[in-house]
Amino acid sequence: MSSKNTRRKVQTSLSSPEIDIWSLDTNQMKKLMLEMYEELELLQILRIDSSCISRFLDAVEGYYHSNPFHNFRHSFCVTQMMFVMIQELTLSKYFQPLELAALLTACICHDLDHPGLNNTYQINAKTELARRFRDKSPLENHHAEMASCILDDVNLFQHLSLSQQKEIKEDITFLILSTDMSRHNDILGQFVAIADQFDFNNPRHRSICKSMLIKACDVSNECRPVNTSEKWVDCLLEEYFNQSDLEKSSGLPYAPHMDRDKVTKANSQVGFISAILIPMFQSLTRVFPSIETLLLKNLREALSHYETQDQLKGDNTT
Ligand SMILES: Nc1nc2c(ncn2[C@@H]2O[C@H](COP(=O)(O)O)[C@@H](O)[C@H]2O)c(=O)[nH]1
Ligand SMILES: [Zn+2]
Repeated sequence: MSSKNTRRKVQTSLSSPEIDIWSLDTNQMKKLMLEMYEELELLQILRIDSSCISRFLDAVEGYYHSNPFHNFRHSFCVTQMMFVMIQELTLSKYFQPLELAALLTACICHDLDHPGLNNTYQINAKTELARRFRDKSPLENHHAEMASCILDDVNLFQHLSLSQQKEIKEDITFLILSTDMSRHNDILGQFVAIADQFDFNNPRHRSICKSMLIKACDVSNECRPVNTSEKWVDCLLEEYFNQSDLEKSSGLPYAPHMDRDKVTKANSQVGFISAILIPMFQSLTRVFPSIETLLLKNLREALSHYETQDQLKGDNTT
């Protein structure tokens, strides 16, 4: 296929969960991130110049480590899924351009400078990050702080009024902090409590909804076709196993779901999809019914794929 055709194919799939995210190199991912802001007319509306946003994307990319999972491609996937949601759920009908820009920018920045070792490690190993943030979401606080520094450095929102700059920066910090999975039950519970009488005119409802949206995008790999998502599980388990190996050799506690002697791809995904993903995406369908066909369909297929694998494994060992 000619490069022109490939490009057209990528463009048409930018708002689809079916996009082939593994075929993209770093420069293509940055270009597509820029296109998302352009498509939503955010550069024009918020008067962001393209050289400024390119400097922002270069800086962000430079701060992502080459971890197996928490790397720049993960940032791209989370951001692209947010773009899918914005387009397919017509979120611009409900949210202001400033809020859409905060959602996209928070996704891009949400795991900045991630060291590949999670909050539990940071706290148990008494790292500098854990000390600095007194064991409260050390990683997410750090990602948010990094985002704020980069945004100030490149002055991305320089043409907004001071109060708008304050508002968008606070929104980005709030959204990044929402991605701490230790807050999952709390945030999901708040959303479930309001879902059936959801009111877009209520600022609290809007905030909870935005937290849910970024959380959903952050863990949305299994909403993509299985042949795309399966590779992410290998990446995640590689990062988990590296961490638990380090914890074992350092005499620190380690979680069973990260232990190479206990975890398989299938049992990890059956648990995560059924306990976390399906309830979360199902709750979102109460406000956005089209999530059922857009994302839940792939999730259910992934669940049945991993249940079959898990079953076969069980049969082979008995
Ligand atoms: N077992 C699985 N765990 C997953 C998967 N996708 C995400 N996750 C976990 O959630 C957090 C998300 O937060 P992040 O901001 O750190 O990216 C991640 O660290 C994993 O622990 C999955 O498909 N399976
Ligand atoms: Zn993430």
